[in-house]
Amino acid sequence: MAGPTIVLLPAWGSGHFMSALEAGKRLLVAGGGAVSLTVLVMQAPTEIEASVVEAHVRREAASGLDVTFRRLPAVEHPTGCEATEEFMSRYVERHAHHVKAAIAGLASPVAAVVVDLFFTPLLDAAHELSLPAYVYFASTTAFLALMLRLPELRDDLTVGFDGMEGTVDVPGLPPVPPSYMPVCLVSKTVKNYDWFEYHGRRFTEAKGIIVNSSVELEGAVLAAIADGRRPAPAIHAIGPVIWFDATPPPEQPHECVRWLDAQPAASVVFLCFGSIGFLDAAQVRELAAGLERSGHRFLWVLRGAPAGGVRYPTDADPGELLPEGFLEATAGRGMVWPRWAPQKDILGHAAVGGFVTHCGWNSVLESLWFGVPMATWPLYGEQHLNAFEAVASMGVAVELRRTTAKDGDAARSLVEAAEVERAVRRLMAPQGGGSSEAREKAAEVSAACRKAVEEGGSSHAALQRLVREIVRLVAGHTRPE
Ligand SMILES: O=c1ccn([C@@H]2O[C@H](COP(=O)(O)OP(=O)(O)O[C@H]3O[C@H](CO)[C@@H](O)[C@H](O)[C@H]3O)[C@@H](O)[C@H]2O)c(=O)[nH]1
Repeated sequence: MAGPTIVLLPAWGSGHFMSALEAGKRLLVAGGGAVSLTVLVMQAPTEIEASVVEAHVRREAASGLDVTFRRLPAVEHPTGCEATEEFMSRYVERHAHHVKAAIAGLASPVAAVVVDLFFTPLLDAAHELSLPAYVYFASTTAFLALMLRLPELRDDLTVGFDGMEGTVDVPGLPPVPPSYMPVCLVSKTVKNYDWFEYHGRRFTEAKGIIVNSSVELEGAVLAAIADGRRPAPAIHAIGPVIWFDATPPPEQPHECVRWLDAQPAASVVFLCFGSIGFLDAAQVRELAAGLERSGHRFLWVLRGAPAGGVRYPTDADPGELLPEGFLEATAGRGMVWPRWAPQKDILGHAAVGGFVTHCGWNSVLESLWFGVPMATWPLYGEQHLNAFEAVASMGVAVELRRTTAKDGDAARSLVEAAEVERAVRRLMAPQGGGSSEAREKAAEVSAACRKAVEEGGSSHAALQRLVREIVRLVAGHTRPE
C-alpha cells in the first residue's frame, strides 16, 4: 500500500493558493519521505481565477516533489451573496460531499487534512472520516485572534465597528481604533460578519491552526491566544511561508528588473496593490501628483478597473488614467508598469528602498523578507488591520492617511497628493541622519524572519513538531485494533 498522505484543500486566489501549497511542500520536505502531499483542487469560480490556479498546478506538478493534484467536480454557484467572503464560504459548503468522497477514495491512508481558512465547512468531511484536520491561515495571527473573538465581540457591538466608540481589543496588539477593523466585517448586520464568526467558531474544532507567521513577527499575539482566557486551538507558526519560483529564470530579465538595474541602491519606491487591487481614476491622479512632487524615483504597478463582471483588474492604459504631462515630467526617474509584475524580484532588487502596499499579508511578508520598509495603503479584506499591525505593532511601516470629503450626498475617501508626498519622503528617508525608523526595523525583522525558518529557528522547530505530530497520528489511526 502507498504511504500516508496529507490532503491539502487550498482556496483559489493567488494570495491563498500559493501560500497554502508552499506550506504543504514544506510539510512534505520536513516529513523526509514519511508523508506525501495530495492537493484537492476546487474549480475556481471564474475563468480567470481558474487559469491562474491551472498555471500554478502545471508548474508545481513538474517540480519533482511527491505532490499529486486531483480536481474536484464543479458545483453550482450560490446566488444572492452580499460579499466575496460570503460567496466563498457558501461555494465551499457545496463541495462537502465531493471532498468526503475524494478523500475516502484515495488509495493512500490519509495522515491529516489541511483546509484554507475559509474552508471550515469541510472540517465535517474530516471528522466524519475520523481524520485529524488542520486549518492553514494565510493571513496574520492578529486576524486569527480577532476571528476567534468575534462571537464575544458581537455582544459588545450595537451595530458594528463602524459605529463603535473607543478601541477594539485584539489580543496581543495595542488597542486598535475601529477604523482599522477589517472592512469585510465592519458591520455585524452583514452576512460577511456571520461567516467570519462561523469560521472563527469552527477553528476551535481543528487539531491545530497553521499560521503564516512566526514568534519573531507576532510573538505577543501568539502568547495572547495561548493564555487560556478563551478557547483556542493549538497554533503552529511556521512562517514566513513565501513561495519562490524554482523554474530557471528567463535569459532576458524582466523589463522592470532591467529598469531597476540602472537605478542607484535603495533609491526607488515600489508601488503595487496585490492581485486584485486597483485605484479609481481620481485616486490615480492624486497619487501621480504626490509621486511627482516627492521627487523620488518610483516603479508603479498601475492596474485598470475590472471589466466584464470579473473582479480581477485589467491591464491599465496609462495614457488614459495618468494626468497629462506626468510621464514626461517623471521620465528617467519613474516607470509605470501597466500589468502583473514580478513583485518578489522587484522587492529583492537592491535599487528598491520602499514599498507602497495594499498590505495583503503575502506582500507584507515579502517586503519584510527583503528588509524593505512599507507605506500602508489598505484597500479591502483584512488589510486595514494588517496595516495597523505593521505601523503600530511592528514599526516597519509608515502610514498613508485618507481624507474623507463630502461628494454631493456621499462621503468620499481619498489619499491626497500632499499625503502621498509626505509619506513617500518619510519612507525613503536615508539610513542614518534623517533615518526612517521603519527602515532600521524592517532590516532587523528581515534578519529575524530568515533565522526563524532556518534549522534551529522558531518556525523551523514548529514545522518539525507539527510533522512529528502528524506522523504520530498516522501511526495511531492506522494501527490495527
Ligand atoms: O503584480 C503583481 C501583484 C501581486 N503579485 C503577487 O501576488 C501575491 C499577492 O498576495 P497578497 O499581498 O497577500 O495580496 P492578495 O492577493 O490581495 O491576497 C489576499 O490574501 C491575503 C492572504 O490571506 C490577504 O492578506 C489579502 O488581504 C487578500 O486580498 C504576492 O505574492 C505578490 O508577490 C505579483 O507577483 N505581481
